[in-house]
Amino acid sequence: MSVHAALTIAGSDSSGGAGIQADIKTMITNGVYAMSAITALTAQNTTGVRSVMEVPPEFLGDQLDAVFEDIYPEAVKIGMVSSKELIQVIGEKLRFYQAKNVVVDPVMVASSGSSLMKNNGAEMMIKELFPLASLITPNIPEAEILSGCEIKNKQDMEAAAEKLSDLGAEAVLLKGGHSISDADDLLCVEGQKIWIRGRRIHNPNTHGTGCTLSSAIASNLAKGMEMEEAVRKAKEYISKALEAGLDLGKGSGPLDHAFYMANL
Ligand SMILES: Nc1ncnc2c1ncn2[C@@H]1O[C@H](COP(=O)(O)OP(=O)(O)O)[C@@H](O)[C@H]1O
Ligand SMILES: Cc1ncc(COP(=O)(O)OP(=O)(O)O)c(N)n1
Repeated sequence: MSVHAALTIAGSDSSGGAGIQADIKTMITNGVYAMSAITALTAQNTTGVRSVMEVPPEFLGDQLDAVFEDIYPEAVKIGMVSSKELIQVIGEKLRFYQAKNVVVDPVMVASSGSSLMKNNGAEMMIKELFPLASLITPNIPEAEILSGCEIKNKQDMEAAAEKLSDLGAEAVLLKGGHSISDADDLLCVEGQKIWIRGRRIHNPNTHGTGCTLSSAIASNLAKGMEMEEAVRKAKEYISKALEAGLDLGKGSGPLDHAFYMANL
């Protein structure tokens, strides 16, 4: 049996709903072997982020060397990277190891409102990581910052996605979770704009949706899917994990990655 491996480079979420923990759960349930390089520890739960402790950049570099020199990942997902120095190390290492299928989720602010990226991080991310990316997956507030466009409707999403397509990544997925209507995401790939439709699910527990979606896409790319199929399958996964209706914690709770077990 062939085993496909994927790597997540992201922050740890002590409550297990987002970050490294969400990524690993997603990769396992999507059938790939999961590895991690941790950029920061966060003390957070479903109500918010209390504090953040970044790892030293050299140590992030050591983690990446240890992974790439031994089990070469077929896809890499990048999530929370809070400082320019950490972004720089990731850029250097991914170029050195010629990483493939790189999915960059440009995490800036948690849904609870806490900042997860320091000043100028966005500029550095555009310069260092977007040119290495097979896909970037901003949500609407992140896309507004990165494109400079205000997004109020689907036409605005299309205009912003066009601008984001010029920032160096091979493809862009502008996520519609923060829109007021349906949860439709817009994929721009190979000069095409493809709407990935999604019914809005009335579940207030959406902690970690972005992490989960990007990890599911990375898993699908690791398994050899083309970009559109990888995104469509990941969208199905996130919809099922939301529909399962897990309700944990006092705030916006985590998704149910064990939904498929209900039918076993
Ligand atoms: N209430 C919802 N119903 C259905 N899909 C949702 C809902 N909220 C988010 N999503 C989906 O989850 C994924 C992550 O989107 P989003 O919440 O915008 O990202 P982030 O977590 O980075 O803010 C997208 O595919 C989005 O359409
Ligand atoms: C450690 C860590 N990384 C990322 C996030 C943000 O997660 P995201 O999937 O974008 O979802 P929300 O929690 O913002 O809905 C995080 N909170 N912590």
